[in-house]
Amino acid sequence: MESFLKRTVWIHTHHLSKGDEAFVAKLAPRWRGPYRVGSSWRGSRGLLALLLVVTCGCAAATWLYVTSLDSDITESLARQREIISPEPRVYLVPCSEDYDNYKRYPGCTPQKCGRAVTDSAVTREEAQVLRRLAERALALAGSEGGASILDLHSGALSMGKQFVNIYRYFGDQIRDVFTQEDFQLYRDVRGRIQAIVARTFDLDPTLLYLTKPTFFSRINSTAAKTQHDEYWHPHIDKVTYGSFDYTSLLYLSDYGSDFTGGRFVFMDQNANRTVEPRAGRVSFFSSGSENLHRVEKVTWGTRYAITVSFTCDPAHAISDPTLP
Ligand SMILES: O=C(O)CCC(=O)C(=O)O
Ligand SMILES: [Fe+2]
Repeated sequence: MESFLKRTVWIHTHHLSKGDEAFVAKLAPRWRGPYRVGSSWRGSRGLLALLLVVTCGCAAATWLYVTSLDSDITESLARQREIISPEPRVYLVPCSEDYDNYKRYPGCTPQKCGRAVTDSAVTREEAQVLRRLAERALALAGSEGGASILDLHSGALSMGKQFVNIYRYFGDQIRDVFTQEDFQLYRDVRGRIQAIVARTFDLDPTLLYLTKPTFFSRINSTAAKTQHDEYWHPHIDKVTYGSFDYTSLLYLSDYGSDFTGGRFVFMDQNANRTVEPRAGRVSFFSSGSENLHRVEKVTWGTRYAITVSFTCDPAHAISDPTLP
């Protein structure tokens, strides 16, 4: 009895008197049962440990499976934290047949297609100056929904559910918002982007022209009020805008710290390939269906960018904006 008690209920009974021990010994097995931790504990402990190992193993296997599946469908072409410099990171894809439906311009019409990203064409300081310009102009109006635009070429500025012409609407007051230096920077940056697009896709830079729409965008997580606010739909720029042959995007804010969501996504058949916006980052690509894309919905914060578009068709060329 003594040894039985010692083995089974020692923890609970080592303070028991002889009489108590006898009482415990007389307990019906069902009541004694729970006290028999000592003898069955070793067995249950083993079982528990086994269960734990199996559970952890299953969880790890599931996690590995899900992440491997995920990386199959989404991969990053450029993370916000990396600096792609001095050469652009180029990712070539075969050209679609879209360009066959348009007049061909040798030395410009895409023969080499794909995407590229560079952080060395525009500095972060320049991006900040351009972002402030966009902030000032869009503070004058802006869309009721989550996506506003400012087009310095046509003067279009989102206001409520529609657009106004910033130059007409604000007249001379616009000179309090923009300076000659702002416009000079915009032209400089556009020229640098054009040169890098031409170099990357083996084009004659003089045969590539700026086209419309070329505009600033400001996106936040406010719900869309009109179709103009629905920036997230997958699209092909050549189909949407016709004149585009090369699209470039200059980002003016940082994914992850200025906003969340809002990554650019190339929607390839076998994978989604994202570009994470970074202030000063230029992402550019041939505009046909080889580059079907979308922008993820912005979930928090404000995302600023400039869409700078190029055409090979001189009839669709536009000139740089000037301060009236
Ligand atoms: O802002 C972006 O990242 C992309 C915008 C876009 O797809 C477009 O302007 O056509
Ligand atoms: Fe687009």
